[in-house]
Amino acid sequence: MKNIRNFCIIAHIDHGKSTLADRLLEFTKTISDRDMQAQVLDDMDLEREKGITIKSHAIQMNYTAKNGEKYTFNLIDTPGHVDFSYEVSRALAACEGALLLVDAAQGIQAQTISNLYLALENDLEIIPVINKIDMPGAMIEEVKDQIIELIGVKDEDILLASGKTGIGIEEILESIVTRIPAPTGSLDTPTQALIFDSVFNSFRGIIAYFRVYNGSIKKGDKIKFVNTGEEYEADEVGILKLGLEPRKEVFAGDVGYIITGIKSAKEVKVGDTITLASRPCEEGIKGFQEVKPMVFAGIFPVVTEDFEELRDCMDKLQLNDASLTYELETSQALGFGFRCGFLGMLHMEIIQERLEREFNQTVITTVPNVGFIAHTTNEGTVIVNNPSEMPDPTKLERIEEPFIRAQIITKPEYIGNIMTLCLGKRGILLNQSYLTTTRVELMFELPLTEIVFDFYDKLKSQTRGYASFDYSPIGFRDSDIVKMDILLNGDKVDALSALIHRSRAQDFGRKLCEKLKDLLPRQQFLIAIQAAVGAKILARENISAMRKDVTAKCYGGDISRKRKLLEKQKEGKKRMRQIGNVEVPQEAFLAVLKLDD
Ligand SMILES: Nc1nc2c(ncn2[C@@H]2O[C@H](COP(=O)(O)OP(=O)(O)OP(=O)(O)O)[C@@H](O)[C@H]2O)c(=O)[nH]1
Repeated sequence: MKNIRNFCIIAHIDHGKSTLADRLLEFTKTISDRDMQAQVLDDMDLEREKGITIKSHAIQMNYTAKNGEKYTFNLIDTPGHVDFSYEVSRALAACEGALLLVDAAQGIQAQTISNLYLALENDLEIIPVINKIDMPGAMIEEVKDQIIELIGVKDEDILLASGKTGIGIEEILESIVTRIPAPTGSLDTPTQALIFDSVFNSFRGIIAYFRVYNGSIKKGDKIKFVNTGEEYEADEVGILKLGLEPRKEVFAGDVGYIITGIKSAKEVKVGDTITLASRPCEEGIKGFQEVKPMVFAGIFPVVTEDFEELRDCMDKLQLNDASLTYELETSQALGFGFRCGFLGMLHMEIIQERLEREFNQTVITTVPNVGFIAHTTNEGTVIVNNPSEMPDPTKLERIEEPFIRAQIITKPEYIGNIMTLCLGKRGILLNQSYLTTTRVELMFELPLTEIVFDFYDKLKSQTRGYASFDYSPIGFRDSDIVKMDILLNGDKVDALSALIHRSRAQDFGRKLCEKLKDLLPRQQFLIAIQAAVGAKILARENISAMRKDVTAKCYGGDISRKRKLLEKQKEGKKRMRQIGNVEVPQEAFLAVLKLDD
């Protein structure tokens, strides 16, 4: 155990984590040049395209240090986005140390700090590394000052590196040996292994990744999950190299995997503890949480007949993504579909894309909302994850909405814009502090629902991209939330309803009607778009009637152009839904996300 080092790399998004990880793998010859594929650790297509690490993975390296001893390193990769911060925290709990990577040109950003806090909570030894020092814009001294101020390390403890050119890689490996402690734990104590991630394999079922704290797990052992209480047999255990490497037994200090024949990700909870059924540990490793969805939206097939197929795909998708929840939803406008719960907006986007790419589904996603808690006079407490579940206002005692603590790091010149943005979103400023003369940290309390709608885009445009943002939930508070309905020619379109704070309803309704006016195609009759809370109409727009003939512009001449146009129109139809007699395109369902100020 004394020659094992378990560590992870924490960084703000795009600060070069995957590139640096590749260099470490290359240097330790964990992968041959021939196998060297850019960013081995990001093995999902989507991850590569979106350029972000979604799921954490682990890989073992062997390193012979300058002191002549051989070491086993387990590098645990962590996701970089706030939606997945619980997974980050569990991955960190499996380590003794962390490389804190900071981009030399960008300096410390919001996730640098939030990940650092998570690492400190888990008592990790932090090795600060300034990365990308090859960049022309590298501000090494300034970033050093930021780091010293943030964690109180000495100048000489900060390493300089470039994942691109390979500078500093050996020094990092040596520091892992000398600065990160070896795992503690004992072989004689009852087995405790922390599950920090799981993946779904269509042949083998769920593969759970764990870190053994005490005891050991052998192939064939009867194991037990402490928090769910379920028992299974260990069909296979092993360690993680470039692929899975089976072993007869894995021991305290090791990072490994287990296959038990479980077919659904739901049964294996990240954060749970594995022990032996024959000699169970007294309690699980602390920090276990049930992950709760934060954002809800409906997903409907574009063609109603495709519902059963969509159900099949949702089932399959959930097998490998336990954080996705869904239940049946019926909408008057869209028919049968699913009310889905996501960890955040990015997670929602990922699920929608996976449905389309991996499962070949064309779906309509409806207005996302957060979950509210309603206290009623007749039904007690009701969870409202869907505008249709909003109790009748006459039965509503009070309603609570979720709040977050937001941390924004920016340049001083953008403080004004950010204040205007956050206060306009019902935010409360908690604190403002200068990290350095050119970098300021703002803390706000904000309603989560205001973040769901277009907050990131606004923040980006208000700061020209010079702001980083992170948040954590802080619980529910009383609030005046109302349901706003959209009517098309007098008919309520349930799939366009939104839950919103009363003070914002008027303005929101007006903008939404304007936006819908742009998005709905003209038809051969007048379309009235109205926004209403209860019986009260807040806004109205009209789309005047038009005879629609897309080929009219072609002057009867060019036939191929005409065909192209018709085909284009057909394409456009793909994501349209007929509601009453009005055609509504997909963009209209998500119009609330793109309202201008
Ligand atoms: N010049 C320079 N560019 C680098 C270096 N390391 C990474 N990059 C570039 O920075 C970008 C982000 O690098 P990644 O390694 O994907 O960043 P990451 O931190 O893994 O990103 P996430 O997984 O999304 O958190 C890529 O375009 C890299 O080519 C470096 O040392 N020098």
